[in-house]
Amino acid sequence: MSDWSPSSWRNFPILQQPNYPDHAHLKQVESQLSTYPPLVFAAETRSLFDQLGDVAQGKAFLLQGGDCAESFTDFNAPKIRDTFKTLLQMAVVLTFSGSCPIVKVARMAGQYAKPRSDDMETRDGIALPSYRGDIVNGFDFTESSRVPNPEHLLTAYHHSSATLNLLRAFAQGGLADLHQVNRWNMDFIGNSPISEKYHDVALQIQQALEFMEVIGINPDNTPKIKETDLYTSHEALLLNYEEALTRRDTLTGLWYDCSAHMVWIGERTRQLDHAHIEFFRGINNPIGVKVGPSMKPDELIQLIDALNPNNIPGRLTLITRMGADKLAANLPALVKKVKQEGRHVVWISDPMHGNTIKAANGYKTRNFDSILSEIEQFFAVHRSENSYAGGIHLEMTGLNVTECTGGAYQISETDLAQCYQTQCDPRLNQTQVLEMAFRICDTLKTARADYLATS
Ligand SMILES: O=C[C@H](O)[C@H](O)COP(=O)(O)O
Ligand SMILES: C=C(OP(=O)(O)O)C(=O)O
Ligand SMILES: [Mn+2]
Repeated sequence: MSDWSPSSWRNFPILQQPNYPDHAHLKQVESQLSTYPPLVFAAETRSLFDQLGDVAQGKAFLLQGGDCAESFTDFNAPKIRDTFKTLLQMAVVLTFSGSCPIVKVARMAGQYAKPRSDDMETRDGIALPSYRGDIVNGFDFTESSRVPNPEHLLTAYHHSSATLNLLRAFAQGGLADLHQVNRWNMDFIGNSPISEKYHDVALQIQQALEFMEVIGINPDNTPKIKETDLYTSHEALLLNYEEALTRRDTLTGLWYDCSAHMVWIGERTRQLDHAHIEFFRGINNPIGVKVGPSMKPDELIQLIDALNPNNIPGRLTLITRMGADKLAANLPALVKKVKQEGRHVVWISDPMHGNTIKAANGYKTRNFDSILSEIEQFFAVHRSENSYAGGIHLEMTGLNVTECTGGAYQISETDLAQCYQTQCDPRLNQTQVLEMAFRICDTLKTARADYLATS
């Protein structure tokens, strides 16, 4: 790779980085981090790459989800467990409706850095640096908390490591047993106002599991039933952190960013001649890029060629985040162009970031129906372009927060105050996100059947 090194991004313009007052301190932390063990192993990253290759070819579906911003204070086992369980519950429903493997990638164990619309936040006439995620500064609105502090990079590393450790234990240690996961879904439907139709889906899954048991397929002879693969991902925004965790794999000699299995570039930092593209082009992880409504077809091809010059399926995931009201005007031309030019990408929908609004009472929120509408339009566009709708990317939690409006419990703007906990963007709560999985069953089933029939 020409002139690339883990630090070559430093020669390019870069946006959305903190202004650290103490540079010597930052340097010392960076060199300390660069001696720490990697968080993930390159071979695991290659397995995810292969599975995303299957998604690119219409053989699997990607489910990516988790907090907008993980937090150091809200850091405990029940929270990690409940989000893990919710992702698995969704995956079972989607596996059944899509009749295909679901590749599960958590926005967890490293999702700590946030790009912001404004550098400063003003309250009651006092202006302080915006909160940029716990890896940078504190959420409290005080001068000392908002100063970017390099020590947070080390704390983020340790929190990521502990989160990943628990996720691995849950994935391999019995909590992922399919029978159990579907039992949670049956309980969920039993206790919720969502329709009978979803009860039928969960019942059919239960019957399929019972059938497998009768013919002798059980967790003892088929470990796949009680284990799962769950990968981690985050927006690799702070390149000094990512550089410090970028290592040369001893088996292949290739460079991997070992802070997570998959990393992505945000909508605000994907400029072709800027630092993030430079850094990402040299790492060998599967990577993502957010694609918003301002993207033009030619620019998208240039971006794809910069990041995936060898056109390898699974290397690049395009995460579209248009907004329900802008998708129809912007997505079709992009999908058409990528198809025409023969580029292999995974297309997934982030239906959250284009649908953020401010409620009348000041809360940043998103409405369940707008989110669902963006997902449905995403599927419809891919179907009409004979392209594969490969997955969804959600900001969600296993907790029952009140941050997004709507859903079966009809959360209103007034209800948002009851349990609004996010430190950045509003997340679908456990009930809303499971309902979303059930609501897209038919869409996914039809989309996959159509795609397989025509490709
Ligand atoms: O998660 C994404 C961004 O960090 C977030 O949407 C920016 O929000 P802001 O407009 O409140 O800065
Ligand atoms: C910052 C985010 O999104 P985007 O880059 O799409 O705005 C995010 O995923 O939290
Ligand atoms: Mn967000």
